[in-house]
Amino acid sequence: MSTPASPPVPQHCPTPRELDDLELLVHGALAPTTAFNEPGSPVTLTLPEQVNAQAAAAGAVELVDPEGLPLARVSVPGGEIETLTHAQFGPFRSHYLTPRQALEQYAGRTFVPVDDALTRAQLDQLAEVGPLVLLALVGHGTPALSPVALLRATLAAAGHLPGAAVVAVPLAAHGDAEADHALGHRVVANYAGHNPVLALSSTDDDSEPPADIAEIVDFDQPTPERQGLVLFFTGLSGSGKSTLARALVDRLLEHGERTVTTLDGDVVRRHLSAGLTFSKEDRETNIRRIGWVAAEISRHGGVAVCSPIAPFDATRQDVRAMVDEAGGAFFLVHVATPLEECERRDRKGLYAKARRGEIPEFTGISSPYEEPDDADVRVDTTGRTIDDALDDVLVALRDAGYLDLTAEEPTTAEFGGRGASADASSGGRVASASERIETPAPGATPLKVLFVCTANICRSPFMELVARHELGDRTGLEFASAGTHGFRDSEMDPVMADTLPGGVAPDGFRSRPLTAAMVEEADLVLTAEAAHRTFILEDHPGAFRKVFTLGQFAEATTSATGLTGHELLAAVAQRRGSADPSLDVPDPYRRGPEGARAAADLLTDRLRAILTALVG
Ligand SMILES: Nc1ncnc2c1ncn2[C@@H]1O[C@H](COP(=O)(O)OS(=O)(=O)O)[C@@H](OP(=O)(O)O)[C@H]1O
Ligand SMILES: Nc1ncnc2c1ncn2[C@@H]1O[C@H](COP(=O)(O)OP(=O)(O)O)[C@@H](O)[C@H]1O
Repeated sequence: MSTPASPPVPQHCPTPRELDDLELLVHGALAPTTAFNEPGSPVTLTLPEQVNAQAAAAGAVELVDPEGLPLARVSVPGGEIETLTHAQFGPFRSHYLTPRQALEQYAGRTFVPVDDALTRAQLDQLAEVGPLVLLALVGHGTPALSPVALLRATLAAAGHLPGAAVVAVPLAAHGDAEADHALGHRVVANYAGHNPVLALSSTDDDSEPPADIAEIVDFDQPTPERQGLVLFFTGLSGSGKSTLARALVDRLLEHGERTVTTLDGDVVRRHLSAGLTFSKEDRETNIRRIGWVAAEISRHGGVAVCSPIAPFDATRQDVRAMVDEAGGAFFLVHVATPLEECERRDRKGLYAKARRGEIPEFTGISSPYEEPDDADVRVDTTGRTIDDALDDVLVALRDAGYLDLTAEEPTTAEFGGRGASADASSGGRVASASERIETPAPGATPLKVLFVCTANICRSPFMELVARHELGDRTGLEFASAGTHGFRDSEMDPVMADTLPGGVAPDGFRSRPLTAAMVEEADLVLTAEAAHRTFILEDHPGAFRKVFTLGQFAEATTSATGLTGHELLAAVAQRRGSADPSLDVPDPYRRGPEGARAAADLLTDRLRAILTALVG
C-alpha cells in the first residue's frame, strides 16, 4: 500500500521588512536569535491565512524573493530556517557581508554604525580614528534616507576617509523604537566582534554633508516640485471624478513642468483591467493595478491622476502604501457629491438601470461605497461650477505644499498688450507660455477647422456646410467634419438637412469616422458636446490647446476681442473656460423636426459668434 503523498509546501513572498530579517537571520547577524517568531522577538514572519493553513499541513513554508527565487524553507510552527539560496540581486550586493566575512576581512578595525548621511563634522571626527568599517544600516524603513541612498551616501563618505570599508547591513525598522534599538546593538556587536565600536556624536546642527553626499541626499529627497505625486479621486459614479480630474490635468499640462499620466476608471477598465467585473474582488484587483502603475509613475517623479470609484477603504490604503513605498506623495480627493445628486445627473443612464435591477452590484445602490476619512480634500460638486469645485482641489494641493496651480492661467503677450493684467511673479511664465504657441501670421496658412459630433450625420455636417456657406474659402478658413463613432459614407440625416439655410445643399456630403490624422491636421477642433471633447483628449491629450466644445469656444472668444485667426486660437488656448456640458448642443438624431430645429438654432448662433471672431 502506498503512503499518502504529503501536502505540498506553499511558497510565499514576505514583506520587505521580513526579507531583511531573513537575511540577517541566515547571516547569523541576529545571534543568538536564529529563527522567526521567537517569544518576545520583533523578528516575526506573518503568513496570510490560507498560506498559513497550507504551511501548517505541510510543516513548512518556502520563502521566495519578489521574483520567485526560493530563498529559505521555514518550519511551521517553529520558525526555524533552512537556507536555500542567498540573495543575489540588489544594488551594491557585494557590500552585503555576513558578520563572519566582515570579521575575517576587517579584523582590527573600528566599526562605525551609520544610519544617516555623514556631515563634515562627523567625517572630521572619523578622520582621526584610524582604519574603519562603516556599517551602513540600510534595512527597510530607514528613517533618514532610502536604503540605497544611505548606502550610496556611506560609500561617498568612505571616499573622504582613506582606506575605510563599507559593509551593508539590512537592519529593518519594526515600528518599536526600544526593541529596534536593542536589536541594532546586537547586530552591530555581532559584526564588530572584539573590535572597537565607535558611536558617532549626534550631528552638529551647523554641520552639513559635503557636496557629493548632499547631492545624493537631494536626489533621494526631492523637493515637493520634483517628488512623484499621485492625485487620486474617489467617489460615486457621476460624482464628478473624471470631470475634475480632466480639468486638473489641463491645468497641469498648462503649467508644463510635470509629466502627467491619466488613469481614469472607465479608461482603465477598457485597457489595463479589461475583463474584470464589479465584484468586490475584481474591484480590488482593478484598484491595486491602478495603484501599482501610479506608484511606478511616482517613483520616477511623474504625476498620476487617477479617477476610479475605489469604493473600499482597505484598497485605497493599499494604494497609499504602494505610493509611499515608491517615494511618491499620495493625495486623496473625495468627490463627495451625494448619491441623490449623482442619480439625478445619471449621465450614463446607469442608475436607472441599477434601480431596475439590470446592473447587479452597482455602487451606491446595491454595492457599498466606504467614505474615506483620510481624504486630503472633500468636494461636493452639487450646484457648483466645475471651475469652482476644482478650485477647492487646487487650494488644498497648494496648501499641502505639493503644487501651486491656483494662479490665473498665464496670459499671452498679445493679451497683455491689450491691457490684461499679468503680475510680476508670473512674468517668466508669460514668456514661456506664449513661446510654446505657434502663431503664424494671419493669412499665411489656411486655418483648418474640424467639427466633431457622434455620427457625423446631424450636427457636425450642419456646422461644416453652414460655415462654408457663410464664409467660403476666401477668408483663409477650411472646414471639415467627422464623428467620434461615425459611419463611413452616410448621407446627412434628412430631418437635420431640412434645417439647412436656403442655398446650402447636403448633396455631396458623406459622413466619416474621426481619425488621429484628422485631429493632428486640424488647427481647431470644435465638438458639439463635452463628451466628444473628452473622447478626443483621451487619445490625444496633447491636443488640449485646440480641442473645444462649440459653446466653450464661443464663450472664450467673447473675452478675446480684437484678435482673429491663429492669434485668436493662441489666445483662447491660453485662457479658455471649462467645457461645461451645459453649453453642449444636444443630439437631435431621431428627435423629430423640432429637435432638429432647436439644434440648428443653437448651432447657428454659436457658429456665427465664432466665425465673426475668427475673421474679425
Ligand atoms: N456595477 C457597477 N458599479 C459601479 N460602476 C459601474 C458598474 N457597472 C459599470 N460601471 C461603470 O464603471 C465605472 C466605474 O469603474 P471603476 O473602475 O471606477 O470602479 S471600481 O473602482 O473598480 O469600483 C463607472 O464609471 P464612472 O461613472 O466614471 O465612475 C460606471 O460607468
Ligand atoms: N462642479 C462640478 N464638478 C464636476 N462635475 C460636475 C459639476 N457640476 C456638474 N457636473 C457634471 O456631473 C457629471 C460628472 O460626471 P463624471 O465626471 O463622468 O463623473 P464620474 O467620473 O465621477 O462618474 C458631468 O456631467 C459633469 O458635467
